[in-house]
Amino acid sequence: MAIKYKEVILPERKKIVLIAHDNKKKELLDWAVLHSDKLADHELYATGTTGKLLERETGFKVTCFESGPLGGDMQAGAHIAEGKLDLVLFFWDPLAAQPHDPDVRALLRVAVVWNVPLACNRSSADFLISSPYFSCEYKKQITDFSVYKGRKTE
Ligand SMILES: O=C(CO)COP(=O)(O)O
Repeated sequence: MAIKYKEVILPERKKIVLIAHDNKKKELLDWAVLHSDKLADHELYATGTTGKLLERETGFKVTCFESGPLGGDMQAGAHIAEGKLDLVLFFWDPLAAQPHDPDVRALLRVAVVWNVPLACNRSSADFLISSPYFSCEYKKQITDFSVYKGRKTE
């Protein structure tokens, strides 16, 4: 069966979530400070500790979810499923086991399901922030799940 798509508009002013594991926090904070002029045009969200540090370092108002291990990744994932986040910057640590690894994977997975722009390291974040779409409206295609939702289960 052919996959159908539908269009979703990402607005100029985007809802961006920033998340970093402990060993990656400095990298994300340095990046955010470097790009604060561009980030200032958007609405920022973060997991608890990342958000507190971001507010301190940049002076931006950040809407904070719970800390990641306490459910913050799941809150971010739920926001994505509800179409309430437009872009994810998640510097996860490939060299440290996380107690909440299932939550981390669920967040990364749901971002892919909804075709959300997702950067997991600094160079990808550089590519995203230097894209013209970062500060303009962007029409993204998402899979039209109406067929999936309408499937017969018996
Ligand atoms: O653990 C995290 C993401 O998986 C980040 O959580 P904090 O920002 O609360 O440290």
